[in-house]
Amino acid sequence: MPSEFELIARYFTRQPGDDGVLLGVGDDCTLLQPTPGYCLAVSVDTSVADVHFPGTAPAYAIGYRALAVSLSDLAAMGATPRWCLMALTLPEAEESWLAEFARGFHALCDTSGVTLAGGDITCGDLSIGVTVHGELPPGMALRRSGARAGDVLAVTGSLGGGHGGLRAWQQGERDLDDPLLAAYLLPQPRIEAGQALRDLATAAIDISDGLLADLQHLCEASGVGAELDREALPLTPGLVERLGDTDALHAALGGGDDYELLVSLPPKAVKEARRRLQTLGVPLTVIGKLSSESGIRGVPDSIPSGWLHFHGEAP
Ligand SMILES: Nc1ncnc2c1ncn2[C@@H]1O[C@H](COP(=O)(O)OP(=O)(O)OP(=O)(O)O)[C@@H](O)[C@H]1O
Ligand SMILES: Cc1ncc(C[n+]2csc(CCOP(=O)(O)O)c2C)c(N)n1
Ligand SMILES: [Mg+2]
Repeated sequence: MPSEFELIARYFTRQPGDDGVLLGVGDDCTLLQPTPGYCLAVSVDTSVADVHFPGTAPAYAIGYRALAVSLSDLAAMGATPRWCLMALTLPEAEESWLAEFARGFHALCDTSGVTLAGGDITCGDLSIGVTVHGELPPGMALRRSGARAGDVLAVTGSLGGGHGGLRAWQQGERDLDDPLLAAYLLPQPRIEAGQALRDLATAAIDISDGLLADLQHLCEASGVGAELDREALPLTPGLVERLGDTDALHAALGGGDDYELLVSLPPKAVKEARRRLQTLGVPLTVIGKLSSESGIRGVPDSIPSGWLHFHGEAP
């Protein structure tokens, strides 16, 4: 049985690069060199087996997803990802599982320009905490609090696929080529989209808890209300066929697990925002508008608003 130090050396240590890591894996702390004059954006997310992902999911997807959900928070602020730390708790040191887990994690590190600069390994029930560090020019962060009455609401990508994929998994689907299962287990954090919208959007949030729940956070932070256009919601292709009309709408509004960005934009900025995201291959759909009247209108009251830990709420 390999020791934790052997595991770190084998799976979580990579060649030093020109990445601002002054001291990486191997000492009590990691030393990082941020770009002079830039602001650091830092966030942590924990992924727990059978809470956030099925414990028996492919190890590649578990590694990939654990980083993706943290990067989604950097995307929501418009930050450029630089570094991450991983706190890994494992029931056993099974090498074939770890090799696949590390392959998934490093694959997303490579495509998102992130260096794994340190972490922690312990033995226990499977969970992965990933801290990410990104950079922003001062004053450029996209916050939840900047939305104004009169702004339009827009969302990247499509809605409901994450929850549709969870349901598909529960019904026995195991093929990661299934678009719904991929949306759930291999979500694509909207990093470039967040950066592209930095000087256009007035506010942004990622909608991991569900569109309604996270819209509520944005509205409360900005002191506005929202009118949603239910017909405009971009449901993930195949969702209605899998879940039926009612559950598909519930999945899109309250299912969660969609790592898309919800943004507010002045109406005159929509065209340019669409153009920029189109060059990235990311659709941007206007789904409503903001007003000074508090509350969220345009959707049935009966819809569960989103995931709550300690309640386990889902449609
Ligand atoms: N244990 C904690 N100690 C201090 N601050 C916390 C703690 N847990 C959460 N927060 C803060 O509360 C706010 C909301 O946290 P939450 O984890 O819901 O973030 P989120 O971005 O809304 O969700 P997600 O990470 O799923 O995107 C964040 O600013 C976070 O930093
Ligand atoms: C196996 C399994 N069961 C249920 C869910 C649904 N779920 C769990 S946590 C969460 C919100 C985001 O979490 P957090 O707020 O901690 O970032 C959602 C929608 C899932 N993903 N996997
Ligand atoms: Mg978030």
